[in-house]
Amino acid sequence: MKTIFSPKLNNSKKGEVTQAVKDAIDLGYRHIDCAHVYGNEKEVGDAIKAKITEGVVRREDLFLTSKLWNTFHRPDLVEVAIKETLKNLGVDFINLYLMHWPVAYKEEGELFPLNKDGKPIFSDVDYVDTWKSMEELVKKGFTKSIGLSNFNKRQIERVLEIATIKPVNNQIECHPYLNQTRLIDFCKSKGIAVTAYSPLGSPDRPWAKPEDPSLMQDTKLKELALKYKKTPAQILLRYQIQRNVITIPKSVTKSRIEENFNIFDFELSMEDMNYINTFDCNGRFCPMTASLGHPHHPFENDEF
Ligand SMILES: NC(=O)C1=CN([C@@H]2O[C@H](COP(=O)(O)OP(=O)(O)OC[C@H]3O[C@@H](n4cnc5c(N)ncnc54)[C@H](OP(=O)(O)O)[C@@H]3O)[C@@H](O)[C@H]2O)C=CC1
Ligand SMILES: O=C1CO[C@H](CO)[C@@H](O)[C@@H]1O
Repeated sequence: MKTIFSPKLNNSKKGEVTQAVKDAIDLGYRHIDCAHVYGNEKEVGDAIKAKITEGVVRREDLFLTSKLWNTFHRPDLVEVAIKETLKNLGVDFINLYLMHWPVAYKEEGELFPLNKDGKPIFSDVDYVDTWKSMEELVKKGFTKSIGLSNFNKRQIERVLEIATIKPVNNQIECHPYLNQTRLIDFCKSKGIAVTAYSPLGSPDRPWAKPEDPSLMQDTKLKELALKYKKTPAQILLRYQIQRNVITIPKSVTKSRIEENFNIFDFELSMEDMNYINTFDCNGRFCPMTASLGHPHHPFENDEF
């Protein structure tokens, strides 16, 4: 499952994201996962504003997450970054702010500063220094809590060593091909909740190759879907919920947004949960290959 780095992240059409967030809120979703780098926080904010104005939800009903991008790791840029996110989302505070990756890129300018070989230009800011600055955001009320994303065990330990405000969450790629059992167990032992991203295997990732395996087309998974009279997507999401892992499926299709919410009326047996755990093949759909060589690359030198 080889991959390439692609700055083309927001592949939704104009207006699609606003509509999807409106549909999701109408259907009962309350947790919205955002990031500055997705380039659509304004569109998400428009949907939130509309639904609050309509009286469908209040701000306090929503759990808004966003993420500090790699070009804003320098301590003096952290507050600049969250203020931009708050402005785009149209809110005074968010509930959770994550450091998107442990790797820092050259500050300011392009979100993907590239050298002449098309490789990201790294910065030597250490994520522990960034973390100290993120703690200030909690003290100033810009975010209720702070956390990590794409951090490995050793990197989490380094943050815990210096933290006065502990990370509450680590958002990581997680699905049956990469079930992350060891990292989840470690996070749980430290009181850190885990969020599973790309829970459906991220079929619309811009760097997908035709020869890559498709998680939702997996024969064993499809058999389970038939057995439970559910869809493969619903089995994948239910799997995470039952192991106490938060999950954030992406869809801009109303019928799928609804389908992905309808997972609270059935239960996978313990035997089937264990069976799904056997699908693991260290299959990473989001390996950040182009940042290989960065001293803080999370997947290059550590097993988990
Ligand atoms: N912290 C990080 O570094 C990362 C975080 N994330 C977060 O995780 C979220 C989800 O991950 P993502 O990589 O998008 O991948 P997902 O695994 O959520 O897959 C999304 C894809 O699955 C399709 N899909 C959704 N529901 C269904 C369904 N019921 N049946 C069939 N197809 C379906 C969507 O299509 P369509 O939209 O056309 O309906 C889209 O193509 C992201 O939106 C982002 O918030 C993702 C990657 C990295
Ligand atoms: O959330 C994300 C979506 O994909 C990007 C490309 O690798 C990632 O950088 C990012 O973590």
